Amino acid sequence: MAKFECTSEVTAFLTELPKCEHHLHLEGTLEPELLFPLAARNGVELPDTFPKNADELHETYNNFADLQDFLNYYYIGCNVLIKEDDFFDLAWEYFKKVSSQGLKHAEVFYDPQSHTSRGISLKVVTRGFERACVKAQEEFNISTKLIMCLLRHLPVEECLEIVASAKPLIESGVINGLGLDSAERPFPPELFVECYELAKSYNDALQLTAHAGEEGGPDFVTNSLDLLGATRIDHGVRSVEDPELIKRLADQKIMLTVCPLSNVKLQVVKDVSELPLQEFLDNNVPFSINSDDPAYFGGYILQNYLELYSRFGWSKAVWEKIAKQSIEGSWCDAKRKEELLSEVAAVVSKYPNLA
Ligand SMILES: Nc1ncnc2[nH]cnc12
Ligand SMILES: [Zn+2]
Repeated sequence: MAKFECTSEVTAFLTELPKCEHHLHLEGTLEPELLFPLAARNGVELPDTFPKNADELHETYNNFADLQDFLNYYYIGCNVLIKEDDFFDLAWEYFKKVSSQGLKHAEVFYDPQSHTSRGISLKVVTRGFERACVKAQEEFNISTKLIMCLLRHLPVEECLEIVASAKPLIESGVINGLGLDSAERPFPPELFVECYELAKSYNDALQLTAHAGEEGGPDFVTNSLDLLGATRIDHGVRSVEDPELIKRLADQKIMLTVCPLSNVKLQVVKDVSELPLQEFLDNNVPFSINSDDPAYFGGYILQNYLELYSRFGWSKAVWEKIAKQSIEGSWCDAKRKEELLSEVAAVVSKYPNLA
């Protein structure tokens, strides 16, 4: 259903356009080609019904019925990650891939409870991911922030425990943000108020976000803002159902971290063209474009940009606006934002003939 052709000039422009990714689950970058070798390396037995090789697994990933169907595979995938080097290797593979896609700044999620529940320490997981982040800065000049997410399908007491055990990592600024993910609908944001308050009490600079408005309605978005103190929202596409909320997001510059390919693969929309992104642009609701779980959804960040171009055919000026708002909505400091904004200006002026 592509309406607009991604010419070589458009592709070059969108590749070079400086990008910030704010909605990327590191565990969601586990490609089948790494999953099977890690399972073998660590002696992890996969369920009998699990696909037997990378090709079969890719095929399975083409047919998710919904978020829960995907999550069932995602959590099985997590089981092959055991050692600090596994976490490092996983994240490093991601940074290597996106370093050639114009990615400049990444605020990445991870799910500590999907590992600590298997006896792997929070320190091992975090250290592996942190090492990859440091290397991404050194080798690719990609700046990063680490965001730990709470699994909302687990009991709140367990979520409080993982927050408490993360205290030193939050205090020291190794963990920069707190998020909330997993099955959305039966687990509304109000259940997690105490978790967010506790985490924030460890470090006032901790940034807060939450998945909302992917499966859940606009009230999930509103309650994440009002009750959890989130300053941005992951997904949030169903905000469009509430005109007052749309006005609030625009007035308060609350960014939505949208994930086009994910929304198609998890049947939130049938096609990328159904996403309310033009409404967001017209109403000045800031959003960034992200890949969510790219190994599962068939594309990394650039593919998401190209997919949107092919459906919406936005002009260079619109892409400039999107690039700028995704920098403004980032949690990096003012100096880094200035650097990134001037990189955007340089790329925009490099393509004078692009409409
Ligand atoms: N898209 C998504 N929604 C909720 N939880 C997730 N965990 C990993 N990806 C997720
Ligand atoms: Zn997500």
